[in-house]
Amino acid sequence: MTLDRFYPIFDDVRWLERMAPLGIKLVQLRIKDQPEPELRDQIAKAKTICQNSGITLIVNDYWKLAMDLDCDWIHLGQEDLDVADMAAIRRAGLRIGISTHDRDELDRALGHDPDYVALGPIYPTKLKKMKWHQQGLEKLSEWKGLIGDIPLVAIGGMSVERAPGAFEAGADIVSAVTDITWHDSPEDRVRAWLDATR
Ligand SMILES: Cc1ncc(COP(=O)(O)OP(=O)(O)O)c(N)n1
Ligand SMILES: Cc1nc(C(=O)O)sc1CCOP(=O)(O)O
Ligand SMILES: [Mg+2]
Repeated sequence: MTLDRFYPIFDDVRWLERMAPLGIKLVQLRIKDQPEPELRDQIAKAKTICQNSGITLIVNDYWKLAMDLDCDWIHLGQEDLDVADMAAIRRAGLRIGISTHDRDELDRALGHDPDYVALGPIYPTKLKKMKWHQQGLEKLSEWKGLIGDIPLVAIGGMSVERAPGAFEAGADIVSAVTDITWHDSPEDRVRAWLDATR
């Protein structure tokens, strides 16, 4: 299965309700700080929307809920890997994307046979505080050389204008949050992303 080259990330299913009709084909639901019933409700709604629109849904962090709700994909960071039951996740048939930021993290990720590897932040990100300032495009090329055919996701400070450089450097997929959600017209921005990546 080939993942779409445009990978928007939203923090609430209401974003997905708005953006699904525009034609996105891949999305991550990255909800933070919500009680479990709310998480469960949002993931279930996202699953229905994605099924009806032919969108691949990737659930961030909540691997148990993703398993319970029979989702297909999860995204895990290094701290998530510390607590995730990888054997159970694989038994459930879930596909997995893993975040990486340095060589040790990449080696650890590759040990889990990931379905994609994310490298970030490629550019400075305003979304969250991170110990890495910016990795740069050269590191994307280095990562692509190391992971070969495993899809490589570029994340962190990505924009429509920066996407071509990331693809040229070796990314297969480009992911973005604030370039869309903080834009004056998020719908227009998603349309621009779709034009730039199709
Ligand atoms: C595509 C993608 N790449 C990286 C991340 C970050 O995951 P993580 O390090 O676990 O941090 P949180 O997003 O959970 O704060 C991601 N979510 N998606
Ligand atoms: C959630 C996340 N993870 C990152 C990583 O490097 O692992 S960067 C990032 C934030 C992405 O948001 P924006 O597109 O607004 O910069
Ligand atoms: Mg996480």
